[in-house]
Amino acid sequence: MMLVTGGAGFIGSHIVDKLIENNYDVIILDNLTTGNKANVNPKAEFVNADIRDKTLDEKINFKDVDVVFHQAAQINVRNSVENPMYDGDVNILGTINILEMMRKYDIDKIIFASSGGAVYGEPNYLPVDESHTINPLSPYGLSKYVGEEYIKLYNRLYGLEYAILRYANVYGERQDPKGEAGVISIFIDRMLKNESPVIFGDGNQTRDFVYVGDVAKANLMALNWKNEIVNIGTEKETSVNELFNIIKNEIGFKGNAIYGRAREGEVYRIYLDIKKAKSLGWRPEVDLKEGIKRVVDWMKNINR
Ligand SMILES: O=c1ccn([C@@H]2O[C@H](COP(=O)(O)OP(=O)(O)O[C@H]3O[C@H](CO)[C@H](O)[C@H](O)[C@H]3O)[C@@H](O)[C@H]2O)c(=O)[nH]1
Repeated sequence: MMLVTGGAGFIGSHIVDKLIENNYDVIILDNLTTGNKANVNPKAEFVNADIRDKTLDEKINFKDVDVVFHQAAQINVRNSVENPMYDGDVNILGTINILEMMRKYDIDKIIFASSGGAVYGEPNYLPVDESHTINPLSPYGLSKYVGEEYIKLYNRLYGLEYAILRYANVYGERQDPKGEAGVISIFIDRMLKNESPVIFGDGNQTRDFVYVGDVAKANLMALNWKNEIVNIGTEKETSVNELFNIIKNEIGFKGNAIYGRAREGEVYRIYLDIKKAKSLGWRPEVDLKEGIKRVVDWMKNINR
């Protein structure tokens, strides 16, 4: 049995779908704060609870769980700067609570969603590989890294097996444009409504945008990765200005972007070295233009 925390969320729900396609039995744990009931695969068992709940084992039969895909988190970099206590509560204490359940019920393995965009901080060199120094610029980057370190500690203390996936900027269908994170879905949503998106800062900041289907695939492959920390990105750098133009062309939007103030706690340039993932057999398959096209089609359909 596979347990996916955050399985009603954006990335988690894609992992659930792929697991079910591959005939695994799945339990979803999600408290629906940012997750959405509509994303819940009907073939999965759904448990509405919080990862910080100390009585989780009264709600989930952990004895049947073999692997935990831990995707539930506070995911917003900018909100973590505004509210570091909440970020730490969910991302650090929530992760410890999941690890404690795993220890108590002797669960073999955790596959953890970490952040390749946020744990390294402003890169010393590009692309950033997994041995780059850790120097987060936000509570979110730090809380993700602390989660990694707890997992490694549980490996040393109790032999818990892990795969830590440091995601680049993940985008795709089901990313909620109403939150503040997920620039691609936010820009598409606005331009489809014929409204100008807001670019924070000068728009020359860059990110590595990786398609959610490719990320879900990496998670399934990680079932065979033993105690590895792996960047999951594309090794391609795209600025927010470039992104605006790609989406503008795809949609045929006639307006311009509005430029707003830069946000604190953000890195300026980043893209990830993915040699390690490739050596483990994974590579991204959907390029940015194709991925954006898919999100545009999806958003047109849900808004109809
Ligand atoms: O309306 C917007 C929203 C975002 N941006 C800019 O677009 C870039 C990307 O912003 P996102 O919110 O899409 O992504 P972040 O890089 O801030 O964070 C995301 O990617 C990270 C990894 O890089 C984390 O893992 C995090 O969980 C995830 O939300 C940033 O420079 C941001 O300033 C805008 O210009 N306008």
